[in-house]
Amino acid sequence: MSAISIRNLDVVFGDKVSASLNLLDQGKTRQEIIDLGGNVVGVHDASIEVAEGEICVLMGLSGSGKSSLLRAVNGLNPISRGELLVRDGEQMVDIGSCDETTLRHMRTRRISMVFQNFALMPWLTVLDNVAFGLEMQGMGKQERREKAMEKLEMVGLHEWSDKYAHELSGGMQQRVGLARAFAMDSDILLMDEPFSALDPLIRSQLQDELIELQQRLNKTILFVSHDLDEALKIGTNIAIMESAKIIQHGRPEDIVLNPVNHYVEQFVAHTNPLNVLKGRSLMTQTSELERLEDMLVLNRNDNTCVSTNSSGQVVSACRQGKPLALHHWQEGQNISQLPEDTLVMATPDISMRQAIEIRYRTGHPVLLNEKESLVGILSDKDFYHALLGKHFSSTNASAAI
Ligand SMILES: Nc1ncnc2c1ncn2[C@@H]1O[C@H](COP(=O)(O)OP(=O)(O)OP(=O)(O)O)[C@@H](O)[C@H]1O
Repeated sequence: MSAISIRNLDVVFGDKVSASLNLLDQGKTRQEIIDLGGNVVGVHDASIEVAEGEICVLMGLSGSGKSSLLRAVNGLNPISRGELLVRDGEQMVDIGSCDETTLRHMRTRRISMVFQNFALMPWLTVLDNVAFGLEMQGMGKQERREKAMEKLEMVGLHEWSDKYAHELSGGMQQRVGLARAFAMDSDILLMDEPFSALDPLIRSQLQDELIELQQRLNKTILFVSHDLDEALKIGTNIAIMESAKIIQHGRPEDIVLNPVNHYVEQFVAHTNPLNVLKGRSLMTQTSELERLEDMLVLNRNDNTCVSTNSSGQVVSACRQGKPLALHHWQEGQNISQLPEDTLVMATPDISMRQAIEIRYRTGHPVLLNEKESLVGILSDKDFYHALLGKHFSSTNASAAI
């Protein structure tokens, strides 16, 4: 079920909206519209569904329209054309046409926002900052202080409740921002580059905490970032924006494997996709393996082979004619405790990072089994392709190595 449903949305800033929309319809670019005396187009023809409980990351270069789209969701930006619906219980509220009272209700009860610059009020204590939104909801003092304390505990800052913002580090202030947003109990969180002012280690910790909190509380989160690594880490889906348009929307692995154009490819080329890519997408399929008599060759250099039965199940393995042990690995099993010099079998959904760790530990390719039959292997060639970003073009992948 969608929490946010956006169809053909245009956001135009200024007083010449219909003239600017006409120019857009004539195919003029943003810059041409400005040159012709029109307004700035923040978002053009955006359509996206954000499901309940997902983290959708809006990604793109500076000025691509991410914040313009995000801020339209709680009515901070004009909806010049198109439809923007936000769930309120069983119904969807049309943010563009609802009355002031409904919009206020949506902002205080349904949608919370977390900003990049923390936006804490310096004259209030940490506790009162978290409780502030609850006061706006009309909650009594005792109740809101208890609730604020509970959320501060959730982000590990309950001992700092009496301090003021300037006494906290940037990472702590952003935790307060998160506690404040979660205290509102709204179903939807809008987060505008909330971690980009933080140093990398704190940023990574807060990303982990956000994922954990989201899993626990099942919020719908629309998150703006200009960092694809961050988007790949936290996003259920990623929408990539370029010049006010959403040019690609999909799962992290889809974006990494099939960038739609050079702009997206450039982002992908500068990320570390190992956590996102799955073995299945990069494996050498069983049918592509060389056969030697009735065995499949895994590594020609040291003559490592496996034999399978009629249903494709691996039954034995050998290297240079000597038997090699087989081991089933499952998610959660400690890779550093795997026996060395063993052929490990895993599921095709294994992440490339884990597969590389197994290869490093055992010294052998990783076998991928589905329903007990061998569907492919991950060997050094596949790992190099992942590391070098050769995976998004099968043509250059085979040419490269
Ligand atoms: N309130 C506004 N009034 C006029 N123009 C605006 C307004 N807000 C955004 N814009 C313009 O809309 C375009 C898109 O800006 P937006 O802030 O959405 O981009 P962004 O992708 O979020 O960029 P950044 O990563 O730098 O925050 C820019 O040209 C910007 O100047």
